[in-house]
Amino acid sequence: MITTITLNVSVDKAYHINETVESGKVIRVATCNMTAGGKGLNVSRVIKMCGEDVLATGFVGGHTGALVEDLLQKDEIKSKFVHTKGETRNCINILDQDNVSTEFLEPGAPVSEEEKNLFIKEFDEILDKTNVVTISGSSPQGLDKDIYRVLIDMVKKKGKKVILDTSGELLKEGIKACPTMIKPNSEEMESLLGVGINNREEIINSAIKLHKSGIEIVVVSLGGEGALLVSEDGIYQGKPPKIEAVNTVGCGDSMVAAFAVGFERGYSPVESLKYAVSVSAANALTSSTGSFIKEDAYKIFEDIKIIKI
Ligand SMILES: Nc1ncnc2c1ncn2[C@@H]1O[C@H](COP(=O)(O)OP(=O)(O)OP(=O)(O)O)[C@@H](O)[C@H]1O
Ligand SMILES: O=P(O)(O)OC[C@@]1(O)O[C@H](CO)[C@@H](O)[C@@H]1O
Repeated sequence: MITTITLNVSVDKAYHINETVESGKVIRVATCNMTAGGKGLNVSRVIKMCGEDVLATGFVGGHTGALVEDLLQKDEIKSKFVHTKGETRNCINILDQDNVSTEFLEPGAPVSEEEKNLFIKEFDEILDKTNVVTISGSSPQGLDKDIYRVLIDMVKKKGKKVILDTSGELLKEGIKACPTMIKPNSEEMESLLGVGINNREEIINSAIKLHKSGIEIVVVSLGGEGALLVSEDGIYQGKPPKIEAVNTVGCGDSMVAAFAVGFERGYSPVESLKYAVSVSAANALTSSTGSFIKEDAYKIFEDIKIIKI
């Protein structure tokens, strides 16, 4: 089983509008898609769509939290959340007439010390039934910046695999525990290493540096250019064919989901790269966040170029 951790759950609303976003204007929404969000719940949905068993964990609270549990149940995704006194947040993604995305991300309601300790206790028990863990996104107020380091240490002590996909201080602290895999984009890697990254060579060198620091697999996501993978098997780029992207929100999460599925199925890093590029590119073809159509992924898979560097 794959377990996903989403400490900062949200109800995501994708607003489709037939104009451009301008401040000071009243904008009527044409259609609205509502999904269980926070990066880790997008990961959970995509893992389920790939056909693997998944358990979603983290914190939920109040009416919005209950709605998230409901949305997951409708998608037949198992969950075991710690219930908080604070209300779960909302995140809004406005997609304009040209599919340009503008996101508003609310902060998460505070998590108390008691709620955190309960999560750690329950997670320790869940780990015994889990092969792969994904940790994604921001953290709510009330948790220390080393929370992911603590969780990764727990996973690694039990000999399981763990993917960390976050940014800023959480990523800086988290990599001290050497997760099995990280998936920064180029900006996240710049902030992590404190260097400017301006070209392909600098992306490759930065990824190699992170791999050498003890992270088994470093995947750098490159948007429409696919992703770069550094592991002990070598350095590879997975390049998707050119597609007409509709909504790229959740592409990074889809990539993490597909790598978790690859770990669960025992794929090699390069096999996982090809699979993950096809699933994440297929996500860009659907308007719903963290979702893909299998036929799209199959078609894209056939046209992916794997380039050895
Ligand atoms: N326009 C696109 N065309 C084809 N594939 C895409 C496109 N955008 C994203 N992808 C696929 O999705 C993956 C992740 O996208 P991206 O690089 O935007 O991730 P990210 O910046 O980490 O995203 P996020 O903010 O969702 O975490 C890419 O590596 C690629 O495989
Ligand atoms: O606050 P987090 O969890 O870091 O990010 C939340 C979020 O922006 O990430 C997802 C896209 O990756 C969206 O579905 C969601 O709204």
